[in-house]
Amino acid sequence: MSKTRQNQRRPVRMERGSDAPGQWTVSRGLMAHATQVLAAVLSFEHPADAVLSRYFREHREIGHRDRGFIAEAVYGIVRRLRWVARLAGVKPLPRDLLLAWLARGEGWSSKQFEGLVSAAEFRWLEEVRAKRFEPAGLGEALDLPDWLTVRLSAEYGDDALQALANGFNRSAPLDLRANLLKINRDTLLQEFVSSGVEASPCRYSPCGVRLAGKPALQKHPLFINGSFEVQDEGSQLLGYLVQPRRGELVVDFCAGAGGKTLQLGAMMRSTGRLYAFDVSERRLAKLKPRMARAGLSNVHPVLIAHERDAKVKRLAGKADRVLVDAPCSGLGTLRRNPDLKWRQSPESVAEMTLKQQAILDAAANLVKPGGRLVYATCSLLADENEAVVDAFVASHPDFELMSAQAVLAEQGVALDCGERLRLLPHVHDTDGFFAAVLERKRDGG
Ligand SMILES: C[S@@+](CC[C@H](N)C(=O)[O-])C[C@H]1O[C@@H](n2cnc3c(N)ncnc32)[C@H](O)[C@@H]1O
Repeated sequence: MSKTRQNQRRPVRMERGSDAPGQWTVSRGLMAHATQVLAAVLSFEHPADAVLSRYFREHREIGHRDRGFIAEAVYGIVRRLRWVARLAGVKPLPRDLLLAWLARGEGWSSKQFEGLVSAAEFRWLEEVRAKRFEPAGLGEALDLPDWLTVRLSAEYGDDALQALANGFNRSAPLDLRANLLKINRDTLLQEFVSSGVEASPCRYSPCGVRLAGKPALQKHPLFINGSFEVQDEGSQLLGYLVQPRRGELVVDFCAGAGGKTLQLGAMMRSTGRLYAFDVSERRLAKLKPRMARAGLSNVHPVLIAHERDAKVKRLAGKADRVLVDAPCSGLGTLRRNPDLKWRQSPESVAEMTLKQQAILDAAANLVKPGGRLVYATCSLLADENEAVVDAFVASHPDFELMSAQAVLAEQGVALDCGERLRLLPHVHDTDGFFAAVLERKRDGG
C-alpha cells in the first residue's frame, strides 16, 4: 500500500456528539490512532479520559478535529460495548470493534470505508451490517455488566432501569455555577446571551446555568475573573444541603479539586473557616488556583494521610457543618464516564463501602451538637448510599436524619425528593447523586 493511499482521507458524515463537526475526514493513520487508544482504554487499567489525555499529550501531531473523531468513537464503543462486541463476532480485536462501531453505531456506508479497510474487512463489514442483534438478557440489552443489571433492577425495577440506562447514553449537558460572590445569576445569563452563548437557568439550582452547547470556556473572561465554575447541577444541590452560613466552621472532608468547596466558600461569603481535606495532594493542588480565581480567602486546604489523621482529630466537636462527598463507584456519572461500568465490580463496591463507613464515622466526630453532617455520593447503589447511612444512624443515636426536601425548600429549591435526595439522569437531567442530611442532637442523644 503506497503512503499516499494509506493517508488518503475520506469524508464521513457524523450525526452525533457535541463536537461532531458534521464531516470528519478520516485517514488510515487516524484509524490506527483510534484503534490504539481504544485498545488502551479497553484494558480498563486507567480511566478512559486519562488514557485519551495521555495519548493526545504524547501525539501532539493529532489535530483538534481528529481528536474529536477518536474521542467520539472510543466513548461510543465503551457505551455500547456489549452490543458492538456481539456484532463484531467472537473475541473481536479493537480494530474489529472500531469498524463494527463505525458501520452500525455511526451508520457509515460501504463507500465511506473505501481506502480505509482491506478487501477482506470490506466483505466482513457487509456481514456486520446485516447482522441482527438479539440480546441474550437484560444486561446485554441495556449494555450493562450482568452483576450491575441485577443490582439496579432489584433497586429500580426493569422499566426504570431501562430509562436509566437510556439516560446514561445521552451526553451530559454543560452546567455552570454562578459565583454569587462576584455576580448574580441573571447578570451572568445576560452576559452569556450578549456574547452569543446560549444559556438558561438550571431547573433546580438557584445559582445554576445550563449552556445549550459545549463551548470552550477556559479563556472566557467571566471564567478567568471567577464569575463561574463548571459544576453539574446535581452537585450544586449538595451544596444547598450543607447550607453553610457566614462565619461558621465548615469541613469539606473529601474536597478533591474543590468542586463543592468553592460553592460552600461562596455561600459563606468568604467568611469563617472552611477546611478542605483530602488524601490526594494532586487534587488539592488543583483547588488552590480555583480558590484564588473565585476570590475566596476562607478556604484552608489540608492534606491528610487518612480519615483518622491527627489533623482531623484536632477539629473534634468544633464544626458547624461537615460534608462527606465520599469516594464511590461513580456509577451515577456514566453519562460522562461510561467506562466506569466496566471498571467497577461487586468486589470494588464492597471495598468502597467499608471506606465510606470509616470516613463517615471519622467525619461525624467533627460535628458539634446541633451541627450538620451531609453524606453524599455519585453512586446509584443502595450499598454505597442508604445502607451506609442506615448503618451510621443505627450506631450513632446522637445523630438524626433531616428531610433533604425540607432543607432544599427552605432555600427556594422545589424538589420532591422526600427525606433523602436521589438524583437520576433520566428524571432530573443531572448526574446520579445520593445525599442524606444528618443533624447532631443538641443534648447528645
Ligand atoms: C467524590 S470525590 C470528591 C469530589 C469533590 N468533593 C468535588 O466536588 O469535586 C472523593 C474524594 O475523596 C478523597 N478521599 C479518598 N479517601 C479519603 C479519605 N480517607 N479521607 C478524605 N478524603 C478521601 C479522594 O481523593 C477524592 O478526591
